[in-house]
Amino acid sequence: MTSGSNAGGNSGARGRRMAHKARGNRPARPVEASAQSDEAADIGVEARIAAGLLLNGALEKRGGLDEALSSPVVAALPGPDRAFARAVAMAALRRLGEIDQILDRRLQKAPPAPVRTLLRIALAQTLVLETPAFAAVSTAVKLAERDPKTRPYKNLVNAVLRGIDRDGPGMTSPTGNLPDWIAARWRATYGEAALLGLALAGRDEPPTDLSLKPGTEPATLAEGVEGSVLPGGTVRTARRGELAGWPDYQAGTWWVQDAAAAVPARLLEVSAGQTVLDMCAAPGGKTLQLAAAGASVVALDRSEVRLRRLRQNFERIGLDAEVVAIPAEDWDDPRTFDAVLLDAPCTATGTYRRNPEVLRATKPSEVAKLADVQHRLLDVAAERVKPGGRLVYCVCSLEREEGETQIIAFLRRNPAFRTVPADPSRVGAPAEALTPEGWLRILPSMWADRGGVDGFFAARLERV
Ligand SMILES: C[S@@+](CC[C@H](N)C(=O)[O-])C[C@H]1O[C@@H](n2cnc3c(N)ncnc32)[C@H](O)[C@@H]1O
Repeated sequence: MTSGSNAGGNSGARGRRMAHKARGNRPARPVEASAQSDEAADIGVEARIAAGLLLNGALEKRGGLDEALSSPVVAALPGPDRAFARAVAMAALRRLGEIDQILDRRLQKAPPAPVRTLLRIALAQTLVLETPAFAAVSTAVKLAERDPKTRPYKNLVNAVLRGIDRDGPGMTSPTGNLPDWIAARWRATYGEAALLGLALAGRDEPPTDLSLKPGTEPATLAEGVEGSVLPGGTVRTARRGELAGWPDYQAGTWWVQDAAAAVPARLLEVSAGQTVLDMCAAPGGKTLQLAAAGASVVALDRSEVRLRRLRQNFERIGLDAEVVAIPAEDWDDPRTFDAVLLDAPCTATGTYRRNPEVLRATKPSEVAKLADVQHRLLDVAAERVKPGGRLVYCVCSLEREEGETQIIAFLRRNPAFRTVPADPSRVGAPAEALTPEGWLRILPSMWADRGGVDGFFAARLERV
């Protein structure tokens, strides 16, 4: 399907603005001749090199972005330059398909990979981050000059980028931003129209969502961060930058958690004094919700490193939980619980708004591999539920094998359990997320007018 790169919601308006700018609202200027452009370019050359490293790291493998972030070239940059490099790489990842469509129309044959990287980085700046074209082009040409592999292509880089600036980017298809195998899967699962919505949901950096400790007034915090209150009480803001400088950060009255990620713990409906097992707890966003509701929480996770973040979060927020670093299946403890939350390890394909690298990092074979792990953990979770107790299973994946299919198979294996249908309005989920079975299938394209949500599947079960 082909549609304007400008289609859809806020991102569309922004895209239109950028495309218009790129077409040259202002008089054409000799790109390399301006003193101003030279200065801008000098400041940013190292940051742009870092952006290329981050982009390629993310495209290479799972964890590649983190590896590149801690590489000497990136780590040595001053904080603002590192943040800029990251923002450029993220913008390029979010719109990679569209950027390549624009480039491929200009290129008679595929350029060497380092040249394509330069071009991708430059377009991410001009088309997404609104960097003036003269600065982005000038830096790209300087970068091309620095490396013997790209030097022969210096004039090509200049001509391609100036041509796009002069003529505009042209029409692009946002679904091209999704890897082919993901697009094919989501088309088969959710349909063609939904696929476009899913692609549009990933084009721009999402807002930041905050979950609140009970006793904190959402409207007051929303005013402090110039945000709004979503159904369910999550505060949403377009604010960026160091969280430590945000209102009441030190007071520990809120933590960052996507609005959809806050739904599963609400679905568990725990009350003060109840015992709860959070089986895959780190870094602890949902554990905080459960503890904040007054429950007595045991938090398990196999990763000690991730649990360190959970402990830091609990300290800042001033809450308490029993924390055990162990694979849940090895936990040799006789206790059963009023409620169990299984936020299972998954492909995380629903989180591509915030982590665009996830779609590139996930390989098709991982879906089946993780489905096996989820199957096993669900059976372990079931054994921990008291008679009459509740079990919420959730994953931030859009793959049916990790969501609906797991619960269908689990209910067949465990006749002692049944679904307790969710009420989206009680748990702050979009109404259209409710499935005929009473589960929640939250898609990133939902609440598009509010800035979208992460993709989640959640089901509430009860041991009868
Ligand atoms: C989706 S994340 C959990 C996110 C967390 N619930 C939150 O809201 O912040 C999945 C977690 O499962 C953990 N994990 C994976 N296999 C596990 C196992 N067998 N037992 C316990 N934890 C496991 C991972 O270390 C990871 O932290």
